[in-house]
Amino acid sequence: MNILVTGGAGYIGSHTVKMLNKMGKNVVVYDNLVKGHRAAVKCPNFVEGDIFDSEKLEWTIKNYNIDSVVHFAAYSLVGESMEKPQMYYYNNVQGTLNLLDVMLKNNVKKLVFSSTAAVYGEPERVPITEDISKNPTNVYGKTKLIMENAMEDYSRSYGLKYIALRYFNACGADVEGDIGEDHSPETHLIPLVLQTCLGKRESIKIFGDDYNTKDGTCVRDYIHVNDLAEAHILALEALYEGRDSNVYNLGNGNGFTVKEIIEAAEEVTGINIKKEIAPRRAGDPAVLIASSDKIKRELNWNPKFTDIKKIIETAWRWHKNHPNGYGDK
Ligand SMILES: NC(=O)c1ccc[n+]([C@@H]2O[C@H](COP(=O)([O-])OP(=O)(O)OC[C@H]3O[C@@H](n4cnc5c(N)ncnc54)[C@H](O)[C@@H]3O)[C@@H](O)[C@H]2O)c1
Ligand SMILES: O=c1ccn([C@@H]2O[C@H](COP(=O)(O)OP(=O)(O)O[C@H]3O[C@H](CO)[C@@H](O)[C@H](O)[C@H]3O)[C@@H](O)[C@H]2O)c(=O)[nH]1
Repeated sequence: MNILVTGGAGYIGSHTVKMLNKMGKNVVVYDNLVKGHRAAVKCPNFVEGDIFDSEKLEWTIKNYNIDSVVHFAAYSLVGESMEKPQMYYYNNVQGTLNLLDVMLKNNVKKLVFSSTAAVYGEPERVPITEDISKNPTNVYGKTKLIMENAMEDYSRSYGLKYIALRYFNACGADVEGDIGEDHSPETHLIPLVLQTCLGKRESIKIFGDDYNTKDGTCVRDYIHVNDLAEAHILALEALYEGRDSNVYNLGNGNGFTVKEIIEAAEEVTGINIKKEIAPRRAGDPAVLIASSDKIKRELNWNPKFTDIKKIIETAWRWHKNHPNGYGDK
């Protein structure tokens, strides 16, 4: 396996790269560092490049004899995607189409793709299985669904073999403590809550408490980043075994409200967190909970972090020891 990881300097990418490298796989990270961090790359091979730079991509594929790609590089913020749709369609759709062009030109036909729970929109039922209808409520989810559809067509016409992994809410940090979540600006709930515990923020805003949920706040399914990393490795192995293209959800199957996450963080840290009720954030579905039975059954995926407090503990360790993240942004 010679694996190109786009976006491998980012949050989920860096955890996957670290795990692949530990397993002795040949990995090359390709990232423009717009959001990612050089210090997060825990493998010897790094190319600073953009997925729009066809020449550099082609050089990387040839130079490292690449035969598969794990494609994390994208923009991924629900709220931002509603304000800046152009930026999202450009990077996530046009950028990925460019990557696919270069891959096909160089006969690289195995791809693991970062998709998202956001493709479902307001789900017709929970837990969400892969087959329910997809009606994304935000631009970000639409860009990922467009690419899933394109890959399906490319698979049929050009022999592309892909596995799209629809992650629910990624969280936590590697237990060794050397990599973790560092987005700038940070917009994700758990790191914001923990930054509030560290005194880096006054309070945590709860976006809407009038949803039709048990306490009025949005419900999400939080999945540890290393459990996601393991799923990428299983997906790669499946592609190398010659399995067909497929799509899988990745979540824990448990839903937590925003208020429950804040309470869990208070218990883990022992710190009282100041909360404010704020308006709803555009594009947010009320409830997203995964059924991950399909990937458990077909690829033997078995998430290890099933307790939300244990997950938050791993994130807390990272944030306490790295209050300024990687310190490069
Ligand atoms: N974080 C989540 O909860 C979550 C959930 C579902 C899906 N996803 C998807 O997983 C992937 C990774 O998410 P993340 O949270 O690690 O994000 P991230 O922003 O930390 O990582 C993305 C990486 O891609 C790089 N990148 C972006 N555009 C690029 C370009 N044009 N060329 C080269 N590199 C580029 C960035 O510099 C960054 O290092 C994304 O595709 C995202 O849509 C994330
Ligand atoms: O300051 C904050 C930040 C978030 N939230 C809420 O907390 C929940 C989780 O929000 P966030 O951590 O921003 O994640 P999501 O918007 O759910 O999106 C994440 O999870 C999706 C899958 O479910 C992925 O596709 C996205 O890439 C990833 O950013 C949502 O209900 C938010 O409205 C707050 O109330 N206050």
